[in-house]
Amino acid sequence: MSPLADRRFLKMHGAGNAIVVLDLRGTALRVTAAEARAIGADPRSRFDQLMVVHDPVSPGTDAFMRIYNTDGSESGACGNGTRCVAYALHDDPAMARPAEGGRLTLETKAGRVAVNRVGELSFTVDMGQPRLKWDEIPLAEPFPDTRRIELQLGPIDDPVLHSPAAVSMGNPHAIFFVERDPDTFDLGRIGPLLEAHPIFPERANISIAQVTGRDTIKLRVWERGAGLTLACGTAACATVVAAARLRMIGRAARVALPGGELSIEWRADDHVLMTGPVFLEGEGTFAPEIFAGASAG
Ligand SMILES: N[C@H](CCC[C@H](N)C(=O)O)C(=O)O
Repeated sequence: MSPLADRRFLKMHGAGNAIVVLDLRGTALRVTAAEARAIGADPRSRFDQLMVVHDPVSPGTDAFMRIYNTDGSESGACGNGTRCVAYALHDDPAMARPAEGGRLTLETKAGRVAVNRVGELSFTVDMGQPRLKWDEIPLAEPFPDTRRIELQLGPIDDPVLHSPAAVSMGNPHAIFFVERDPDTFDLGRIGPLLEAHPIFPERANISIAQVTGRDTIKLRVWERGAGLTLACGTAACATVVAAARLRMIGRAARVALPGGELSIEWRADDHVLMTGPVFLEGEGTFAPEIFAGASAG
């Protein structure tokens, strides 16, 4: 029997990105990949990402977060999920920590992010600095210029997609900029081919982006380990950084995703700020039987 049986969770979303929040502070428990997959497979706790809140590891931080995709893989960053955790640590009766002002500092395996509340259901996350070198993304071979790497899909003389930008926000992203509406691409078919391409040793989140104005972008994302999602915060951040590096926009943009809009700014100090909504759908407890085939952590 999994020690997660009967534990409480929050069902939330950030701009449509399905998030489950689980509080394991005060325990030594660690969610296994199989337990994460089991939680995501149950309709009551279906998620794109499972955000597990642990006791802080480093001084000056409020909590440590482990982030799981639907397939059980772990990520170093999740922008939408981070906003949902911040909401829970502010407002959830069982999770809220003593009020110590609005700023929260959360840590993941990729580093620290700071979160400020800007509205009852809106938060700004300082996602930290983008990683732009080929071996930081990471990519499988050296590319001195990651603004456009040699990767294409489709016939050599008429590729469907080509020359993506590569950026890490603590997780790997490839962004294909296109002239026409991103909805006209079959990302459900293209995504898995590119996610697992050997150029990405840790796989990658795959984005198709259309710059629609000096500070507006339309974005569609196939997420590593989760597939097509209604929004991806780190992809929105990576796309604004990539577009700015290519001089397609300034340093800030409103990013339109199927589930909603995120405001991104790549600040002059190299930090990327993401502002967006959160929504609490409800709460529940994990039914013991969902873990029947999962090994415990
Ligand atoms: N699938 C991503 C993690 C979640 C990213 C996304 N949901 C976000 O809001 O940043 C990865 O494995 O890198």
